Amino acid sequence: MTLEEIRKEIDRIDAELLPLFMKRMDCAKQVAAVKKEQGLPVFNSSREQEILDRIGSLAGEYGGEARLLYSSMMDMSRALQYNLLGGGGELRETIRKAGEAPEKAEKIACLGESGSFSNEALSLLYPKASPQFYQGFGGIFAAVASGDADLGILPVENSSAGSVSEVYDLILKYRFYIVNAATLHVHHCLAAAKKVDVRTIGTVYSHPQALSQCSEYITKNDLRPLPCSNTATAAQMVAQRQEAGIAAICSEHAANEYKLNILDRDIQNSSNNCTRFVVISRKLFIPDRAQKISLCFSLLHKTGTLYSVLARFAALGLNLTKMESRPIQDKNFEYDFYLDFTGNVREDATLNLICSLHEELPRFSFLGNYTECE
Ligand SMILES: C=C(O[C@@H]1C=C(C(=O)O)C=C[C@H]1O)C(=O)O
Repeated sequence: MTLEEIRKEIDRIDAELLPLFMKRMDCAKQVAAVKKEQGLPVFNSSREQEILDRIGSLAGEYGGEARLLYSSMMDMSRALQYNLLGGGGELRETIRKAGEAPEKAEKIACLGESGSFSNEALSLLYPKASPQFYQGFGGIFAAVASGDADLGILPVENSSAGSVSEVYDLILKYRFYIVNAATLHVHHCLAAAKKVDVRTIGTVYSHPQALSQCSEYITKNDLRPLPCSNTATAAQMVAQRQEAGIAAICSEHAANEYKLNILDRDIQNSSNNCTRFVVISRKLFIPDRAQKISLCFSLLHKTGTLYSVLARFAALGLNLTKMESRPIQDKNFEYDFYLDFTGNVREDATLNLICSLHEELPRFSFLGNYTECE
C-alpha cells in the first residue's frame, strides 16, 4: 500500500471509532443518571481495573497502548459524570463559601528578625501588618495552628537553591490553606561589624539557603560557612559579637538595621536570584482574580496514575508550574505530591476537576487558589 492509501485506511478507521466513542460517552451519561438515583459515587476503581485488565490482554502486542487509551477514555467518562452530578460536595461548599481575603490580618507569623527576607516579602503583600517573628519554620506553623497568628509567611522555593524541603514537609503535614504568594528578588551582601577588607574575613554566618545561594563567592574567597536560623539573626549576631574575621550574609536592609558595614554587594551565584513566598491560613480565602491553584495527593502504585492526573489538567488548558514529591512519614518509598497549576476554581470545569480528584485520589487536599505578586 502507498502512504496515501494507508492514510485513507486510517481515516476510515477513525470515522468508525468516533461514533463508538460517542456512544460510550452517552452510556456514561446514562450511568450518571442511575448513580444519581441510587446515590452511588462516580468513581468505581474495581470496575475500571477489570476493564483495563480485559482490554490489556485482548490487545496482545498493543496491550500497554490500549490500557492507556482506555484509561484516558474512562477519565473523560468520569469527568462528564462529575459535570452532571457535581460530586465532592463538602469541598464544593467550602470553596463556594470562601471569602475574598481576611478582613484584618494583624498577626502574621514570619521567620527571623526585622530585616529578614520573609519580612520584606510580608511588607510587599501586607504593608500595614506588623510581623510576629519566629526562629524556625515549625514555629510559624504552630503559631497559625494555635491561633496565635492569623497568617504565616514562608519561603518555598529559590531560583538557584531550589525548594525549601522543610517547608513543603510542613505544608503537607498541616495542610493549611495557601491564600497569597509573592516572588522577591533577593540580593545578598557580605556585612561585618567593622569596615575591613574581605580578605580578613574567615567565617560567614547565614541561613543555609543563603549560604547555598552564595556558594561560589564563599568558595572563591575561601570562607567557612556556618548556618544560622535566618539571615537577619546572622546580621544581629555579627553586630553583637563585634569580632574580627566574622561576617554575615544578609540583605542590605538587614545590614543597615543592625548597623553593619557592607563589604561586598550582590554576592549571590545568580544575578537573577528570586525567592517565592506563600502565605498560609487556617481559613480559606479566594480572591476573585486568583490565578494559581495548589493541591496535594498521593497515588496508588499503578502504571500511569500521575500521567492521568496531569493529563486532566492539561485537557482544561491549565499549566503545571510546580511539582514536588516528598516521602510520606512511616511509609517506605511512598510519596505525597504537591502541585501548583494556573487556574481559577470559580470556573465550573476547573471546580469539577478539583472535586473529582478529591473523590478519587488518596490523601488529596485542595490547598488554595490565590494571586501571585511578582
Ligand atoms: C461508567 C462508569 O463510571 C466510571 C467510568 C467508567 C467507564 O468509563 O467505563 C467505569 C467506572 C467508573 O469509574 C461506571 O461506573 O460504569
